[in-house]
Amino acid sequence: MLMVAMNSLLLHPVRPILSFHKTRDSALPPSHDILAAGNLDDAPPRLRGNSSSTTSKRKQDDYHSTLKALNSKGRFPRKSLGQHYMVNGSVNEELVAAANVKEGDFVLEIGPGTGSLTNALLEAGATVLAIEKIASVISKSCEIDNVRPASGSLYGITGEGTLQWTTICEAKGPPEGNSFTAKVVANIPFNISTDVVKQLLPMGDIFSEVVLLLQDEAAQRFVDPSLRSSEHRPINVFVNFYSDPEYKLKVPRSNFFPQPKVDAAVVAFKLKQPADYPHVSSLKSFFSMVNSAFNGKRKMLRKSLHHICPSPDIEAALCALNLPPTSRPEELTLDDFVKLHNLIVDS
Ligand SMILES: C[S@@+](CC[C@H](N)C(=O)[O-])C[C@H]1O[C@@H](n2cnc3c(N)ncnc32)[C@H](O)[C@@H]1O
Repeated sequence: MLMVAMNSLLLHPVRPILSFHKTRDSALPPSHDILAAGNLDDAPPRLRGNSSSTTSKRKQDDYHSTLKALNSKGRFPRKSLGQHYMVNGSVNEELVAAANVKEGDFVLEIGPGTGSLTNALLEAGATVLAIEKIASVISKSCEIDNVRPASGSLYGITGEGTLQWTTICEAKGPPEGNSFTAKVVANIPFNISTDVVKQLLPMGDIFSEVVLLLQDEAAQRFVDPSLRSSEHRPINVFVNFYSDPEYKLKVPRSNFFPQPKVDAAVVAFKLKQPADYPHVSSLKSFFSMVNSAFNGKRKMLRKSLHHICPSPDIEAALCALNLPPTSRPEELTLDDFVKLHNLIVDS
């Protein structure tokens, strides 16, 4: 049977934490058992075609099961919560494959919604801890067998608090030796992607991979910032400090219901273990220096960082790194920033 842990949190009672386990004696309802029930006014787009009739049927079923789940709740997707549901099962499979999810893995899913990605994760053999802001959208297609309390230490995945290690421990059970790593796979609302990235990437001691379906433009920005362009920002230094990001594939907007105004993309962030982070004496002072450097967008570093040390010392440090004394922040790589920090802050 599927095991589900549901928690009413102390401060945010509408935020359930669900932990799904697939066991041998019970399979998920096969998607073709779910009847079509699409009478929502806002008709979704046609799914992208595929030559295989089986795949095409499965895609239709993903579309129908999502509509059915929404209809059974009498709910329309809420734009403010980024509720654009995935109606193409192949994309869910791509997300699962990008994280290399296999039997026995423990996966955190943010925003399970109607549960189509949750089902794909379970089919791959994972145990899933699913955090959903709106309990009422969760699909009935996932059988609820057991209700288990969790601690009240999780206030929310974004904005409102911090995802606590203890919460994941409680859901996952005790560590097995040193291999206590989990993965994150999620189709998150586009408007919380930066918050989610900022919160999860420094958790390399917990998560080995974070695979997210993001707005395409944000995905490209996270993964491929061109030096010397206005796209190079502190978030790129942050992403590369904590992870090796990879842009996996573009997901056209037609694969969602309702259709968003923009395309999406799958990004896999392979998290670095803390021991592999670039060496800086203080994370706080490093990221504070990076933020200051970018604060004066067009300013040269010798000006924007002169509150840290005198301009001539910054010029000397840049020269020692074979960089022009007139360097601007968008011209420095992560490695340059680390070396600059260590020269001007630590010496
Ligand atoms: C883009 S939909 C994806 C739903 C489903 N995973 C899918 O692929 O069809 C995002 C989901 O995240 C939920 N959500 C929005 N804000 C959230 C938050 N701060 N924490 C957790 N879930 C959130 C929404 O209610 C919605 O179910």
